[in-house]
Amino acid sequence: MTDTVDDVDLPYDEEAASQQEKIEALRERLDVLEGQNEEMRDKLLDANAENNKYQQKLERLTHENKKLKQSPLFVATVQELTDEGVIIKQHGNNQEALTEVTEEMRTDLEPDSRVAVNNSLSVVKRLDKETDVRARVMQVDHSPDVTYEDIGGLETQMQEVRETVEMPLDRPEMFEQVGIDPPSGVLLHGPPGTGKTMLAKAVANQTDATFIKMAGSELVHKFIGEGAKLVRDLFEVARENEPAVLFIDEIDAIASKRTDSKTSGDAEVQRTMMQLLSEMDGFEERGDVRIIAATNRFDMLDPAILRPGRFDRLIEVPKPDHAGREIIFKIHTRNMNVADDVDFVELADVATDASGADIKAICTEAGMFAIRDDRTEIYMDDFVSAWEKISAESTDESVSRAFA
Ligand SMILES: Nc1ncnc2c1ncn2[C@@H]1O[C@H](COP(=O)(O)OP(=O)(O)OP(=O)(O)O)[C@@H](O)[C@H]1O
Repeated sequence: MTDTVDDVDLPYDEEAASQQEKIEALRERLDVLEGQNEEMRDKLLDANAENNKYQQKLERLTHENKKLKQSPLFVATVQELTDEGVIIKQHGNNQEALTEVTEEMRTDLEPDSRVAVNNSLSVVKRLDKETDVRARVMQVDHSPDVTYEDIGGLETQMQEVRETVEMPLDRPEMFEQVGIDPPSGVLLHGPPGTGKTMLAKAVANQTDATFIKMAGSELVHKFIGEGAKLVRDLFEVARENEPAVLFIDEIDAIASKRTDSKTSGDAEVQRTMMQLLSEMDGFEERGDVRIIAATNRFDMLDPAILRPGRFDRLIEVPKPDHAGREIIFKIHTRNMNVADDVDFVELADVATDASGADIKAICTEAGMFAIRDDRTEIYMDDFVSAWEKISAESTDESVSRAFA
């Protein structure tokens, strides 16, 4: 390009060629150059056209990309980063898929990352660590207000829970001196509304521990694909809040006997349970975290969960007996304006099959009867009517459940 006239290789012999020959030669050279110029111009035009085409394609793709990011995206969790691509599992339908991601995006991903994927399952972006999922399944109570005095008719159960949960938190040296490991987990089992949650809350209160509750059913049914991760998160939250009482309600939802079905939902539950077992087996590192689980379906539990070192204290929390019912009536009427004719022994006689939760409901309902009657004092009749109403409602419920 920097050629000057001096450098140009002339198409004739400077000494020998006549003027005419020089002109001829130059004309020929000019023709060639013009031809080449023409050719170059054509190429330039082609390149320009090509450039325009790519420019348009770029604009279209940018637009599509923008649209893809705007249209609803699906949430998935990264399972594995492989040479062939990234394996993701979609939330909701629980299906796994192999998808490709850009190098740039790949460096940002790791197993368990939550990502947003588009219709064709391409990863569009990584989502922030989701603290609200934790919040939705976990209830963290730094100072639960239930005390042992609020619980009626469960003296032996209370004693056992205190020994297994309270002692290791309060006096760990006792176990060291005696030379035994403290029991790791306590499993409370019994019908609904008998005070299992109350026991766990009261022990957390007594030991100034944080009470962390999670329901097994929510884990596997609400957040499909996240169960195992949530179990890990749960133990992490417990460790962050030591001393803590970790209460896993409805543990049967994640730890029931395996059925033969091999559905993906089943595999998901299985994975969640495996994670729970492995967290429990890592007991040494759990420090000041005690685990209490509860179930209404003891018969359904997978024996793996009951192996020594896991839930090795099984405590039955039954419906209250006569004396228990009487105490529970007294507890729930402590702050009520009860008339002198109210006889708790007789109430305990009447409400034969009531659970603690039923008794609480009877007391509230009795108060409502008084209010409806424009009274501030609650009579024996109010309690009896309340029991009739509540037992009829629960019969209706069980009838409709049986026909559902
Ligand atoms: N033994 C009890 N003494 C006093 N109140 C009780 C007792 N059992 C249950 N209650 C009342 O019933 C309510 C529900 O009890 P709780 O949540 O502890 O039952 P649960 O056994 O955990 O039930 P579920 O299995 O349905 O989770 C309590 O808040 C309390 O008012």
